[in-house]
Amino acid sequence: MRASQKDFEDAMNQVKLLKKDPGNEVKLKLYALYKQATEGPCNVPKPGVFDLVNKAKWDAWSTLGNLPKDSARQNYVDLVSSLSSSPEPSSQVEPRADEKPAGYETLVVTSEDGITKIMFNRPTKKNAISTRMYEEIMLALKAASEDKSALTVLTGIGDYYCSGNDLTNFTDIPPGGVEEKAKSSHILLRNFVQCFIDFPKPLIAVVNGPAVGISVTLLGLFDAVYASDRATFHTPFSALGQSPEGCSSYTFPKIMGSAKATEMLVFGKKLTAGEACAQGLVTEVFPDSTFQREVWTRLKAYAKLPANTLRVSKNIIRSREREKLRAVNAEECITLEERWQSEDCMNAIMNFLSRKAKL
Ligand SMILES: CCCCC/C=C/C(=O)SCCNC(=O)CCNC(=O)[C@H](O)C(C)(C)COP(=O)(O)OP(=O)(O)OC[C@H]1O[C@@H](n2cnc3c(N)ncnc32)[C@H](O)[C@@H]1OP(=O)(O)O
Repeated sequence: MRASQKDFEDAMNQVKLLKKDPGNEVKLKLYALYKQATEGPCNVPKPGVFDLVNKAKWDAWSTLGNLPKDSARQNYVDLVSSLSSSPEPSSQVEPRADEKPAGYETLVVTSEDGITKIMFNRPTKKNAISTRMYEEIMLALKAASEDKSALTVLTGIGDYYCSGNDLTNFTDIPPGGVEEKAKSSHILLRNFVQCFIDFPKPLIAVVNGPAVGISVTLLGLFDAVYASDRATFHTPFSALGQSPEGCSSYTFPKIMGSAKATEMLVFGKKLTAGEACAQGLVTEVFPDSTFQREVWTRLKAYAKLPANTLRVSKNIIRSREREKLRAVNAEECITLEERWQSEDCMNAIMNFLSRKAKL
């Protein structure tokens, strides 16, 4: 039986009572179905490329094409009902007794076999790191640092490991203008990188596909990096009018020597997984066909080692460098705050957005 007008109105009221924010993608879907059910197909003019919120709403509504009003109403009611019956709509994994309920919008976090796995979960955006995702990664790392697991792993859902900073973060300009945005981004970045510098247990990257920007630079702060042979490593900072972060201005020359670090960080040379391994950034490369099986078998074995001892040994290695890394992080963020206000950077962001909008 088709949903009635009353079912539709009840569902609209239920949305207001949801205990958890269902996340932007679901909210856009709800918006689109509501508009389709009440007004029919989208025939209003497309908002401008920099009017990001209204453009996203318009895109979501238009993708419904000629879906009949009563089907849209039914889909809306079904979607709301699935949200109301699911206590953790954004988490794909049942939390175990020793986990705090996560409720992340941009991550999936699991904890089993002594391993806390933090998975980037924006596959349609190649796991680009939105402002919310920076915040959630910091929260997830804090929780992982306090839980009982021996190891913490970061990996990506979908075909990418991570495409770096979400370049649309720069379009959300506050009333204080670009200067205020650059200042707040400086603070966000410094705090974010600090979480990696200070993380107290072995931190492993399972690089399942291409990695870009900050997701590459941070690898210098991990304790081991396992990569699929499909992965690539790219830091196109100069093309973006930006400068190295994630302590890479210090860790990369130390890991691979200054000439190789310059090729990556200054000239933006993209490395294959094999090249990144030869240069010491990656611990080991596996064929993509056996990557997941081989890596998780190995990590499960490592996670059986005594967790406290792993912490102690990691700490003694990191303690030699911690103060230096903090100072490098602070300096890189000061330089970036200035870069973000430069013409080179603004032009690069505009170019990305224009390409995205196919202008
Ligand atoms: C506040 C702290 C700042 C920290 C400083 C950090 C700096 C960095 O990380 S610099 C590196 C920034 N990243 C990039 O420059 C990558 C930009 N993206 C790309 O070049 C490409 O999207 C790609 C090579 C990653 C993938 O290309 P392709 O396979 O052709 O896929 P699409 O381009 O169609 O991507 C699908 C979808 O995802 C969106 N997207 C991908 N990456 C980003 C990103 N970094 N920021 C924002 N959006 C991204 C892309 O725009 C597509 O979106 P739709 O058009 O809406 O489908």
